[in-house]
Amino acid sequence: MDGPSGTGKSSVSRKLATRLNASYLDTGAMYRVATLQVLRAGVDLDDAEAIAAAVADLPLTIGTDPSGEVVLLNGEDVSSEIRGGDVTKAVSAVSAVGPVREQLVALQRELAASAERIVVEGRDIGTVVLTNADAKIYLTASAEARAQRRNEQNIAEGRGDDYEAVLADVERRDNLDSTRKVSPLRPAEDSVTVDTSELGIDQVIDRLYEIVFEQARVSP
Ligand SMILES: Nc1ncnc2c1ncn2[C@@H]1O[C@H](COP(=O)(O)OP(=O)(O)OP(=O)(O)O)[C@@H](O)[C@H]1O
Ligand SMILES: Nc1ccn([C@@H]2O[C@H](COP(=O)(O)O)[C@@H](O)[C@H]2O)c(=O)n1
Repeated sequence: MDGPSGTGKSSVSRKLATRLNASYLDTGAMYRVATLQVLRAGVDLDDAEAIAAAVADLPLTIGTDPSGEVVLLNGEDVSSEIRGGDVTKAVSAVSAVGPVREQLVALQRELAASAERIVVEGRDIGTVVLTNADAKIYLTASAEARAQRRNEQNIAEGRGDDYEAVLADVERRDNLDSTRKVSPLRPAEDSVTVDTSELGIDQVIDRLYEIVFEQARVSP
């Protein structure tokens, strides 16, 4: 499953995986951990070589159980820190660096290959990482709907209320992720696009469940 930020990929992938009795992989979390490592190393975000060097042999552990998030950097639980503003601002610069992507894509393929069934979400899963996936979905929604959802989430989690700033960040990240040279965000040619702007989470999951079985031609 691919799509821009805030379309609901993480929320619905996790629940879809549970319904499918499948594993779940959040590849965005992996790029966020790489970014935290870069920020902690104090590297200049315009220096692609230094970013690649800081991320080489990243000591990352990521879980694939949809019922709980495990994200460790060198054994430290960073699941909360990677969602913070500093990482979110910097992540598109780090994820645009080729060697960073090569390392993380290799790990994503390993994790997918070791699972019997898995829902993997990100930006380039259908186009690059798992081109032979049984089912490919491109989840989208208007920038306004996505910013509204993310702002509500921020309020609920005590991160403040600033719709305009959230909208600007959503649009900035969309632009960087879809215009980068390496593996830009775009729908795979053989994906089904689902616009979630007017759908509730449960409606989205029902629709995705149907699509998975239509595309994969397997039974539940
Ligand atoms: N269909 C929906 N209707 C209303 N709210 C939704 C819907 N889908 C997701 N949300 C809410 O929107 C917010 C963003 O969802 P989520 O984190 O799953 O998006 P995402 O695509 O994984 O974003 P990112 O790529 O930035 O991690 C969450 O608070 C989630 O509960
Ligand atoms: N397959 C992917 C997944 C993510 N990215 C980059 O990581 C950023 C954070 O992703 P979230 O899903 O956690 O918001 C995202 O903005 C991309 O820059 C990626 O490049 N490829």
